[in-house]
Amino acid sequence: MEAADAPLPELNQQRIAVYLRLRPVPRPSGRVLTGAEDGWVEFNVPKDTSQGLINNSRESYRFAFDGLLPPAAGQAEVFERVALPVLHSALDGYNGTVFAFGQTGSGKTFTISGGTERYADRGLIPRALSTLYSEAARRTDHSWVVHVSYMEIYCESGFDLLEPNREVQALEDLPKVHVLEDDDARLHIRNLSLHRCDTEEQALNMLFLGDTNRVVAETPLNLASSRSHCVFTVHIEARRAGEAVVRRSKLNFVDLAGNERVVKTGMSASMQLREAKYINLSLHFLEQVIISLHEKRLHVPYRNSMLTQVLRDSLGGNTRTVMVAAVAPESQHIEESISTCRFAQRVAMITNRVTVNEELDLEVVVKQLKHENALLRQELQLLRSVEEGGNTIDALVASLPAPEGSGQPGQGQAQPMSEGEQQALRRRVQAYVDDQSPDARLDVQASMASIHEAFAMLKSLARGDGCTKVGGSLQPTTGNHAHGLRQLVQQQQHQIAVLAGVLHKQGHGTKQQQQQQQQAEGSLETGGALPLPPPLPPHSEALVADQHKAFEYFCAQSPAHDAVAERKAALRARYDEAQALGAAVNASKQRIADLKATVERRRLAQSMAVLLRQQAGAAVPDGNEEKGVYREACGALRSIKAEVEGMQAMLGRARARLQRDFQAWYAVMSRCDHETGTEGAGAGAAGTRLQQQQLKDGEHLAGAEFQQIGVPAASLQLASSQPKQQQQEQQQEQQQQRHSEWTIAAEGSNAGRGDVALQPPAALPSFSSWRSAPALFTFDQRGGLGSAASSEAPQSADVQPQPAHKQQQQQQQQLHLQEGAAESDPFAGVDAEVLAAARPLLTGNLEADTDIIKFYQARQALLRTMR
Ligand SMILES: Nc1ncnc2c1ncn2[C@@H]1O[C@H](COP(=O)(O)OP(=O)(O)OP(=O)(O)O)[C@@H](O)[C@H]1O
Repeated sequence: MEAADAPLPELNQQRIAVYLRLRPVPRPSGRVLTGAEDGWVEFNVPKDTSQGLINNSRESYRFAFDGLLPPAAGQAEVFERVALPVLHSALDGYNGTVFAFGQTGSGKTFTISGGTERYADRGLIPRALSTLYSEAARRTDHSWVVHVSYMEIYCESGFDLLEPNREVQALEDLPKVHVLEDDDARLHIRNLSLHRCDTEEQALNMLFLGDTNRVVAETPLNLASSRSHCVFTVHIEARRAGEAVVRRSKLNFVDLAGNERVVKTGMSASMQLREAKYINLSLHFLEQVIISLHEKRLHVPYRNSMLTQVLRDSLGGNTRTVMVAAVAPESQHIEESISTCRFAQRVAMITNRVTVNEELDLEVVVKQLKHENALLRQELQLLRSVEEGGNTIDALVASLPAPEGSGQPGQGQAQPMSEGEQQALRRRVQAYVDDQSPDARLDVQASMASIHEAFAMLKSLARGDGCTKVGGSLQPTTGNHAHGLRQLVQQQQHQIAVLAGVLHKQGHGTKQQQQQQQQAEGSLETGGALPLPPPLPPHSEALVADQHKAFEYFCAQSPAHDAVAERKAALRARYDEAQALGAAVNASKQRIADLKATVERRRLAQSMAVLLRQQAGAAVPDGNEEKGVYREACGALRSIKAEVEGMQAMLGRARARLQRDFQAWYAVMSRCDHETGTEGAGAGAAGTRLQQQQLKDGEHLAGAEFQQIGVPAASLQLASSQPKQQQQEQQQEQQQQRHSEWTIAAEGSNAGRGDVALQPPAALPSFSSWRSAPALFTFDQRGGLGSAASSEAPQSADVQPQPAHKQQQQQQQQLHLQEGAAESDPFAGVDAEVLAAARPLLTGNLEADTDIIKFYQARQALLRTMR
């Protein structure tokens, strides 16, 4: 069994337990042998032949430990074997120290604080904190207070690492800590802050803060982790409930400096010397202390260094101490490893006297004594009263002095408790019940009345009576029935008033209910309209003791109860009514939902039937008006289409005939001209020549165009005989004229676009001419064909038509000037869909084309409606 796990020996003498931890290294030396189970390590060092073949140097060094932690040992195992027993002792009131000693880089910091890369690498401190708080939570018979402190010792100066309010950039930024010794040789660490941590999280935050400050303060001149010592201390205070004894223990985790790398760092020679001196000195003094303790010398040189002062209790004092000797089992470190093990062997010889740190908390003792004194005084007062007034409780009650501060006379008749006294007592009882402390006392002030009252209150609480705790505070009980019941009735009345108000708002309130409401409101407002509570019957103690019975009695006696019953009945009736109405509404809602579903189903069925009939080729019965209109329109379209086609055929025939006639005429004329010669041509021949010449001048009118236009030759003559400029002017004039021809006939002063009807000119232009006309055809609001005024078109209703003869003249001219002038589309305003459908049928006859457009617009409107 390991020394650390052994029960505390007699007189609590305990040897410092020493563990060897081997750090995992890439190339472990074969010269380092270990016996993990037995806890030994052996270093085999070959003789140095340079000093001669014959020398007495040892080749093998073997050391025994309380336990050996091999490279494979995880942090959890190290904690359980090394620190957990010490922590349990600390919780029991014993001081504890775990310190790591070893060469630089051997794993001291890793053991004490842990690695930073993985959660599993948490070291002894965070694991100890975690266990501490969980253990404290488990040991509920004690109350626990935990403080932490964290200090660093560097070059014989102490620094407080837990400085939350300062920005730390160098070690000097941290508060300096001093170690002092009082006359009783007790150590005091001055200026070291203690931080209360009620949770594990708070404690870990402190550890993190200290570690951060330690790293931040680290400079090339101060590689803190290597050349400074750090002490993290957990101060534990445990107090058993109701006891004045307090146990205070300290648990130290010490990460000592290494001393090997001083010469290897890039610091100045003077600094190296100073550091090496301090570190070596402090470690040297540590060793001196250990040797002194080992040899049981009378004087132990603790005062030689700050480190040994701080560790005084841990080394030979009242502390359960464990040391972890850390070594890196590599060939190049064998010498230092042997040195570490030698140091550990000496430490292992030190015996500490460990006692539990229990002390009386004087503050608590004084408090307890004062309380005891008060109780005794009360008891005395009570006994005196009994002696003076007789032996019966009635006499006692009659003779008891009034409670302090009540202002009542101390002797004479028994006084009932006033409202103020009852409230004061209620508060005390409430505080007593709420106080979690086992030391809590209820002071009833030696009055029988208050004792009775307090007991009644407690009883009610214990029974869980609803009326005793309202809104989290204690309410009056048996000693104050009237008050409690009055409040109860008031509450009910208030509820009734609110409900009656709701019903009234809904228009269902009857006159009687309104009166009731008014009464209730009135009584609430006045707060005193209720009848007084009935008097108590003789021998009322039993009644008073049982609150339920008391309430029944009160109800039976009180007229207020009848009023409550009546209102309850009225309310019940309204509730029933409301319930019935609610049910009716729900039923109606359900019926509507059913009907909707039925209608939906039928519509679906109808749609399906129509679809099926359509698929089967059957005639779909047409029941609605729109469909009729559509059919009619379709018929009309068909007939119009036929008519248009007929007209187009006629037109074609007429054109062909015209062309044929023209050619015949032209041939005759040409022949005549040729046969008769120039002299004898006369006026007719000259005219013909002139015409031909003019035709040549006109150029743009070829024979084929005549066919297309289908106009008489006379007209052609007229058109082509005009000079170009004149033609253009004429075209412009005609265009303007057309605007006025398609005038707007206002149907009233308020005529809007939807009320405008298009009036065609007296004589229709050709198809190409009205293609170029600016008047646009649109579908007006009534579904008729309207005129959408273009930018050029007159928009006011006062535009008057041209005189008829002028119109006619211009129309005739217009007929012959169309093709070259007409470029814009007169259908630009007509719906594209309508135009696309109608365009193949357009004839050039405005009347016919207007009808066609109208039809297609009507058809489109109809289709839209049907969609
Ligand atoms: N048991 C271990 N397992 C894994 N890594 C370890 C172990 N021991 C030490 N190390 C690693 O070795 C390196 C040096 O360890 P550490 O800093 O603890 O040494 P140290 O003895 O505290 O050195 P110093 O005296 O310079 O502070 C660290 O990176 C650490 O993570």
